[in-house]
Amino acid sequence: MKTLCASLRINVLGSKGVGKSAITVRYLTRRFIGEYSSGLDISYQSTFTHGDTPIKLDLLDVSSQDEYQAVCHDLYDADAFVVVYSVTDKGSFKVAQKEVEMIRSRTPSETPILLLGNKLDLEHVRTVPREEILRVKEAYGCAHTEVSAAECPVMIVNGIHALILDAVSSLGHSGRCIKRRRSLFENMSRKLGNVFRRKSLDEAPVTKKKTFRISHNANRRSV
Ligand SMILES: Nc1nc2c(ncn2[C@@H]2O[C@H](COP(=O)(O)OP(=O)(O)OP(=O)(O)O)[C@@H](O)[C@H]2O)c(=O)[nH]1
Repeated sequence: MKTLCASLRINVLGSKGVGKSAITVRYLTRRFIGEYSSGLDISYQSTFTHGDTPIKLDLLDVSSQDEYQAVCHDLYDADAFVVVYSVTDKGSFKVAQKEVEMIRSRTPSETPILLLGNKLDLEHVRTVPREEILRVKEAYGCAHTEVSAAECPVMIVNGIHALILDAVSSLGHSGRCIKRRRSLFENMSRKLGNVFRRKSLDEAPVTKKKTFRISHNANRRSV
């Protein structure tokens, strides 16, 4: 067995309710058939081989608007990004566009981005105009596809697989591929752990503590 020497981070971003979790879990269950683990219900790990090289995959599924963002400095620290919007929600596309802008301003220019429209089964109630999508796609150099996590997981697997190949190739070129990075789970656990410790000190006299929603069930949400 070869030593694990490369790691790839993919962050799945977008506003709440667009189907990020559905997409992430559909992708993992189809692609890795159960061979993945979930530390928090937003952080997933698995491995795959590319040529001869085993690659450790870290996937972070995090809403750009939720409470994790406050503790997650890694939002834009990834090798590739999936930015999700819903074809039925114009607001989610505006958020996606902002995310793409942020990624382009904070990461190397060759960082692969997949702009992913979800809920294509609801095409008949589409509100995001195709011309607008094309404009963003061309302006920021993203790959683009539209899928239905509910009805056609194969399209998700194909889209993310192409993104991963792109990411592996740009990692290879930039020579970062041999770096063993701390996994997202390790990072997130550490950061959430710090927050909990800080919170429990701050809130010691209060009986009812505010907690983050953490579950160990990767298939928590269904479509
Ligand atoms: N019609 C339809 N509904 C979908 C699809 N994908 C997800 N949904 C539904 O959209 C809702 C939100 O899905 P989630 O996967 O929880 O979305 P999310 O982006 O992870 O949301 P947050 O956890 O709030 O950030 C759920 O009710 C899903 O069942 C899809 O392809 N088609």
